[in-house]
Amino acid sequence: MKICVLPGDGIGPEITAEALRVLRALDLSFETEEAPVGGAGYRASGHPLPEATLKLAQQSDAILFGAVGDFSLDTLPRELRPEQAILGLRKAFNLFANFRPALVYPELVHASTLRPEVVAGLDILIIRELTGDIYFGQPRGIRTLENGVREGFDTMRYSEPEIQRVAHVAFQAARKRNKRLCSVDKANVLDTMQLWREVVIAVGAEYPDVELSHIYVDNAAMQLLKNPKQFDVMVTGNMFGDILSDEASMLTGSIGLLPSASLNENNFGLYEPIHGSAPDIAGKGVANPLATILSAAMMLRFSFGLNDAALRIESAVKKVLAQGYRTADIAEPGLSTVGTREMSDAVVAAL
Ligand SMILES: NC(=O)c1ccc[n+]([C@@H]2O[C@H](COP(=O)([O-])OP(=O)(O)OC[C@H]3O[C@@H](n4cnc5c(N)ncnc54)[C@H](O)[C@@H]3O)[C@@H](O)[C@H]2O)c1
Ligand SMILES: CC(C)[C@H](C(=O)O)[C@@H](O)C(=O)O
Ligand SMILES: [Mg+2]
Repeated sequence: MKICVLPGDGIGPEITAEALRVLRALDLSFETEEAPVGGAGYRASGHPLPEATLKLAQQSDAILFGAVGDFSLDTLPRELRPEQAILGLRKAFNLFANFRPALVYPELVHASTLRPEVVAGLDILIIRELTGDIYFGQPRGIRTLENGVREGFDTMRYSEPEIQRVAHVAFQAARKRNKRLCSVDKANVLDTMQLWREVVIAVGAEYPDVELSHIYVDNAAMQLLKNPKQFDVMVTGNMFGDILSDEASMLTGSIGLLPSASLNENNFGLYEPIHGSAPDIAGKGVANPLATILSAAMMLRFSFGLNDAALRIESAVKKVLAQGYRTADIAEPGLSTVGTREMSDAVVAAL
């Protein structure tokens, strides 16, 4: 097993180092190699996704990714900004299926901003399409019109096969869970989303055992706060999935808890927390490492078929939460907190 480790920027290096420590505590045999990406890639070799980094990823069996983003590089042209690294990797490996599970741990019910009875026992899975939509649609740009007015424009687009393949992934995931799938779109306004709904319904004919429902994204955002337990598996496009998964993270208590897996048709995967480089807390040793540790567990499960090892990590995380370890983002007011390192130490000890 060769794991390509891409720490990135901000808290990225802090949290990937801890996830690696947890992986090493499992006594598995794997090889890791690290490379710069994002702002670190730009500083090292003038590009957010340096050629050598991409090559290393191509020669590996899976990618463990921290986060990219560096506000001091925001004035660079888009192609050179740190975020292009993660977008470039998703595109280069065709990682169209993004799994973003959101679980409410019993011990963290009170860390949620919602009432305990609204979130207790919540277990939802957002499947976000990751290589299409307004993120990649052409044409795009900033242009000056004849009257001298500048305008920015992006194109939302999805082809039928792109919708079909993510719909299949979502129906299959729903089949393994509670056989309920909710497709989130904006079919009332956008042609792209009208096609989305039509195609999801057509694919659904192959999964008569899965109950399919549809919801507009604005209502979905509201329902996630009103009654999130009505959902089980949700499938949606790239942009809506980005926003709804950040929202869903707060049902669980913190964005520092949510892992993700981004997979292609051959089950090659990139694993990363859903959060970003968190420049406001970078270098302070206070970031919650659990999202990255849980992403490593997803890597063991999806890329290496090591379900037992993945479960061991997930149980260790549950145990440390039950033992009362809290980073600042999930702490209740007035109670003591631990830093990034101590939280990971506790996970390693629990293992
Ligand atoms: N996949 C990625 O690499 C990725 C994802 C999202 C954002 N970004 C980038 O990250 C940079 C910062 O973006 P942002 O501030 O909008 O979002 P962010 O997710 O980095 O941070 C949002 C808030 O959540 C907090 N937070 C995030 N992760 C945390 C953790 N593990 N523990 C505790 N608190 C945590 C941060 O301190 C901040 O207050 C930007 O450059 C953005 O483009 C990258
Ligand atoms: C950094 C950015 C490109 C990325 C996205 O929008 O997909 C991030 O927000 C995420 O959720 O992984
Ligand atoms: Mg996001």
